[in-house]
Amino acid sequence: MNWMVLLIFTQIFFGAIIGLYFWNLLHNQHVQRISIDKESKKELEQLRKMNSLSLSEPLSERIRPRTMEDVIGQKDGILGLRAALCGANPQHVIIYGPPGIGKTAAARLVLEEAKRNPDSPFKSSAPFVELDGATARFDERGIADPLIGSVHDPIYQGAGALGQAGIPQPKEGAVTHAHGGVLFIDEIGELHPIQLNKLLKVLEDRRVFLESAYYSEENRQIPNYIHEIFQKGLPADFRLIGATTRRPEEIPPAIRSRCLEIFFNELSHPDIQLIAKRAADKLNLEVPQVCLEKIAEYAKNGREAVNMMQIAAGMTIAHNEKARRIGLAEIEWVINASRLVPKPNRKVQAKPQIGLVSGLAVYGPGRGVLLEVEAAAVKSRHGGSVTITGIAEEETMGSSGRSITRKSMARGSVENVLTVLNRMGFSAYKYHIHVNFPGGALVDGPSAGISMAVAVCSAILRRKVDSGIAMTGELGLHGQVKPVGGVAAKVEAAAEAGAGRVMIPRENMQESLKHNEKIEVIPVDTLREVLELALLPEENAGDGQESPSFSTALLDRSLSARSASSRVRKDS
Ligand SMILES: Nc1ncnc2c1ncn2[C@@H]1O[C@H](COP(=O)(O)OP(=O)(O)OP(=O)(O)O)[C@@H](O)[C@H]1O
Repeated sequence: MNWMVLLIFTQIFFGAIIGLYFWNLLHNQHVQRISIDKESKKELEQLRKMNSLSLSEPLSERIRPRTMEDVIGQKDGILGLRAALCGANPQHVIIYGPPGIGKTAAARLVLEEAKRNPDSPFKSSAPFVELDGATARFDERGIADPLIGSVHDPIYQGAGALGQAGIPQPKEGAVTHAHGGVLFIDEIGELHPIQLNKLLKVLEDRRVFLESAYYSEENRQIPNYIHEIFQKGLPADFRLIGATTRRPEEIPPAIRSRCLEIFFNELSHPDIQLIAKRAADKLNLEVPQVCLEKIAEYAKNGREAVNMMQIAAGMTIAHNEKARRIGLAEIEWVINASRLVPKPNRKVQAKPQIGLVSGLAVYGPGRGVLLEVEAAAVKSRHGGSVTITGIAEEETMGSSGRSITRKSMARGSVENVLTVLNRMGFSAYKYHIHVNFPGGALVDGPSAGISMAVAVCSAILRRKVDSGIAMTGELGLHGQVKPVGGVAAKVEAAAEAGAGRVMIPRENMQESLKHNEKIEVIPVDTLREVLELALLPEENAGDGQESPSFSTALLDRSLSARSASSRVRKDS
């Protein structure tokens, strides 16, 4: 009997303990729930409060281009974007150009424009997904990849019910979100090389395949949609628009070869003035032309012009709330307060000079610039020498992850030029020749060939160079002018620098250059033609170490010798 009582007592005791345990568990859960609800209510209230508060829209947003026509100074770039994306067969695109010149603005608008074409495969609901290549850094463990997508493996904390059941969960990335539309990757050149390679695979397959060590085809617990994703991939059929401030050669060739490459120009002074004027109009402020010119002198791009105008407007209103006109004093205050330096605005020389030539170069992603070449020549009884100054011999581009080093070939090009001049009878080897590139830019070398030759000839002959003519072209050992890159940008730069004529290699001549209204484009084949056009007649010569008659005779002799030999070659 006693043992029965003991058994019942033990059962009641353990029953009470288990009951207490579960009661405690439920109680804790209840308390936890209440505190989570309380916390959530507090945070939600805070979030609503924050959402209801907003400052005025930044001016840069207010004047953000709303249509393609609002994008200023990028006629060719816009044309290229439209051709690539607004037709029946849209293509991937990379837009090159310096910061703040409208690349993002144009990219954001082009899809809307494409949708208006009834033949376009983009539906009205086609998404535009934007990703910043500089912040979407590569995660080696693949836990989170905002670009390609990732798999949440069940080992990770918080993997939820599926995770607890040992099921890997695929998470879509930007490539899938952009399915059927456009994926815009700003600063695409900053993506990790592995990300770029993965992106290439997606462009190829138009699907994205995810992997997980936790996935098994045999696992019947895994839902069907996850089986389908692992076996057939996620859809990722989109058109890519990449924008970068890097040069084309810094972007992997594999991605470049799949994209149409479009170049946006640095904005000209009138373009920047127009952007600044629009900004002032948005603020309902008058702005005199002199202020716009000042802004254009300092602002390197559209964004800087808008920012300068915004600060100047703030200053104006701070001084006098009713003021409706921005003055030069405010613009100058912005320039001084922001420690801005004026942009180099290289112009051709006003007067012809001996040994000074307006060459042309390209820097950055396709921006042409005037490149002055200076030469001096002093005759020596004991044999000549060559000195080259002002060149950056080597330039490293890109970040430590992916950098390339370019070496200047200027030194070799000068040797080339001297060989040609010696062959033409200029006896360059008898002179101490000094070639200088003021400004210390990286001079590729070959494309400055004819500029260097003209500068050295001018220095030897003491004949002035026509200051209204700019030139670009590689010089062959036999005096032929060979084609070079970036000619359109160089012609543009020559016109901007105030040159009336520009000489380019005949092989670079294009139909569009023939009809350039701003500058006369002259195609040339030989150094002889170049010298005839660039060196001014004798009466303009300065006082020189060689007598004018000597120099004229020498040039004429060498030119006629060249033409005679070329005639012989042609005849034979
Ligand atoms: N060509 C332009 N036409 C009109 N507005 C421009 C132009 N370029 C820049 N802006 C102004 O500057 C702002 C920034 O331009 P945007 O973001 O398009 O430049 P971006 O070339 O993409 O620069 P980043 O490489 O730094 O992203 C725009 O919102 C606009 O107000």
